[in-house]
Amino acid sequence: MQLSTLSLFPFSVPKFLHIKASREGESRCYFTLNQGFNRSNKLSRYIVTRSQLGGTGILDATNSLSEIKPSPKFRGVCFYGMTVMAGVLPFGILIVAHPLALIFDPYKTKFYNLIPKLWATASIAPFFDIELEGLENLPPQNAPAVYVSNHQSIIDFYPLLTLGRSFKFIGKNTVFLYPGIGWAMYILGMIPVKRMDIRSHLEAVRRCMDLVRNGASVFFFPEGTRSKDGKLGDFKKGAFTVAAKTGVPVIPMTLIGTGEIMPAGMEHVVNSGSVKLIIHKPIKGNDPEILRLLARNIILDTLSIEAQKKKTALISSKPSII
Ligand SMILES: CCCCCCCCCCCCCCCC(=O)OC[C@@H](O)COP(=O)(O)O
Repeated sequence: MQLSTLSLFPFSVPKFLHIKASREGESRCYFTLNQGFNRSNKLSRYIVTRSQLGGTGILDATNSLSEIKPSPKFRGVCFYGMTVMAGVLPFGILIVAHPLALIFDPYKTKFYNLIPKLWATASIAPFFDIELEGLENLPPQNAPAVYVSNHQSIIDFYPLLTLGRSFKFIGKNTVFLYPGIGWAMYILGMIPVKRMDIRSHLEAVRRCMDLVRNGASVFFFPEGTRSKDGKLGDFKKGAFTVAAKTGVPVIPMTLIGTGEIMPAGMEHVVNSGSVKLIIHKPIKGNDPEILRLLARNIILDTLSIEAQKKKTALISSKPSII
């Protein structure tokens, strides 16, 4: 028997290592998740020959090396590498274009609207898919609106940026200090808010109203922080005050899946999975409290419907004995 292909597995253990490799009917080397490696001769613990595996007649035995799944931590490192690399050129363009945007389009900054979209798309494309639902509910590109969504992960803004809308995010003031991304947020005219500082909150609402009245759109995560357990938190009223006082619509959005890909507190991992972004019908009104409750209920209902769908899909995908 030839040792045709040697495999080294520094990250995760592929399924085909769970089987026995044998020669002339003799047990040589096998691995199980529960028992670890068992050796009965000199074969190295990290070496398995594919020619040996191919002849075992077990379904998994012919799995190709392409099925090796990198670990979430490794995917995390690749994700950050990708987003930094993809950001170099867009960041340069932003810096060059900034003075022109300030002169010709200081509020909407539509001038470099495409840049965040391209950057976000390139950053996430190798790692997860996005399913968009309700695109028809998006108001026209140049119609000002207040966008709100649930918040589960620091990667939430990537799917949102792929919509190619020039909304200004309202962000924690410390986020603006992050190299690259924070500076880009500052250049793009996004709005910092200092936690537990009522003056900063009022100033942010004032700035948002100014932007909206000048034709720009703003984006709030009205929970104000990421959900740690996937449950939707209470909504703060700032976003809805802006909409009620300026008369622009609120566009609620539900983000599903980001919390599983990069959970809050686990920013070093990128799990596999997919993201769904649902854009709901605009809601309008002059009572911020009603808008707040309505938007939260829409998102809450959607989260529970989607969770139920996922559960049903999981149950029906399980093999059953007839
Ligand atoms: C490099 C060129 C790229 C140009 C595009 C840059 C656009 C970046 C948009 C980023 C938007 C970020 C919005 C942040 C909102 C925010 O600040 O949410 C707070 C949470 O997360 C953290 O709160 P917590 O869960 O309490 O830690």
